[in-house]
Amino acid sequence: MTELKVLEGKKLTVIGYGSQGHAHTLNLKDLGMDLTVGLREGSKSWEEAEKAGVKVKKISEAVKDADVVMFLTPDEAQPAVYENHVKDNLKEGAYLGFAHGFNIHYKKIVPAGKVNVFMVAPKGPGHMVREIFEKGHGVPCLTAVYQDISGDTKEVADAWANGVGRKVGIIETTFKEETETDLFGEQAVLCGGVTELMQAGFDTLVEAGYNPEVAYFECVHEMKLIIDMVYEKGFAKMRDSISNTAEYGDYVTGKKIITDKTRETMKQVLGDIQNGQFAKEFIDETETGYKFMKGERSKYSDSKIEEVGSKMRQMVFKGSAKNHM
Ligand SMILES: NC(=O)C1=CN([C@@H]2O[C@H](COP(=O)(O)OP(=O)(O)OC[C@H]3O[C@@H](n4cnc5c(N)ncnc54)[C@H](OP(=O)(O)O)[C@@H]3O)[C@@H](O)[C@H]2O)C=CC1
Ligand SMILES: CC[C@](O)(C(C)=O)C(=O)O
Ligand SMILES: [Mg+2]
Ligand SMILES: [Mg+2]
Repeated sequence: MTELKVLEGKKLTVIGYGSQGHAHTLNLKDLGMDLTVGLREGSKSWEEAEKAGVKVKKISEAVKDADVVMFLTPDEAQPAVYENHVKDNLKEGAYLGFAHGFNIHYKKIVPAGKVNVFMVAPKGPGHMVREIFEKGHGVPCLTAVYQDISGDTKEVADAWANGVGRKVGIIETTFKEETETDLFGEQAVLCGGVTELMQAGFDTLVEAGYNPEVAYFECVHEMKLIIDMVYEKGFAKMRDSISNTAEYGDYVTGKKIITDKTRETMKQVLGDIQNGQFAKEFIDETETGYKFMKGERSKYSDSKIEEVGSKMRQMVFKGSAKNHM
């Protein structure tokens, strides 16, 4: 893969071996790159990385002498990790990479002037970035350059993206655009929007007295099959495959569910992302020890929809439920 040449002979470090960290590391390793992972000593991910045959060092040691450092700890952990282990160990002219622009865009990390700063943001969850790569395909990536003192930071970002995403496609963006669109997408559509939609559909059917297993298949399980068609062929082909009855109901009812009020709310959500209010609220939440998030997690893990889903997955996957994590 000629596009990877710019990384050859460079010392590559990935900080973190979680969802994105394991995917970037293993995909590039499979392509022959020499990587070191920087982690906290004695952690679970240290053990996992070593088991996968990856070189592991303490973060400060892994950053020292590295030419390219990809920063893949959770966003909220990055400022302290940068301050305590990264900043003073980055060599002059090193390339510091991110998979999301949060800390640079909201100025929670102000990188030293002596380093290059870039982003490679795969447009997919880390476990899928790895699984799709292993099947010989790739996930597209957004790339951006924030600081370019060496004059070739774009080439480094493109090479990293081509490796992690197997050259399926790169779109150039900015830290601002990636940060704001990524936060909006995950909150309003991909995660928050979709799960609330499925939950509301499930609850409506169950409250009306229908069998929860039927409700689950209708409002959750079949979502993947419909979305797979949109993913592979677009809205029109999906609508071509469903019945005319479904297509008519789609046009008529979709707009009753996603109303002008919903679109207005989407604009407000985007506004709070743009003006930094969401970032502030998220950081405040992490400082409480994730009080609200822990409550939500336990509420959902004890919910009817998850209980029924677990049973349905046992049936569909014959006791060997798919588990990416
Ligand atoms: N998750 C995803 O699919 C996507 C994530 N991103 C971005 O990628 C970045 C990484 O996110 P993600 O992969 O979800 O992160 P994870 O939560 O999966 O990262 C976990 C890894 O970070 C380490 N880590 C956690 N806290 C600390 C700390 N305080 N000090 C040192 N190491 C720590 C963990 O080590 P330990 O075992 O020691 O806890 C573990 O190796 C973020 O910027 C995110 O926005 C972008 C696209 C998609
Ligand atoms: C959709 C959530 C995401 O933005 C992602 C997997 O792309 C994330 O932050 O995890
Ligand atoms: Mg994303
Ligand atoms: Mg995101």
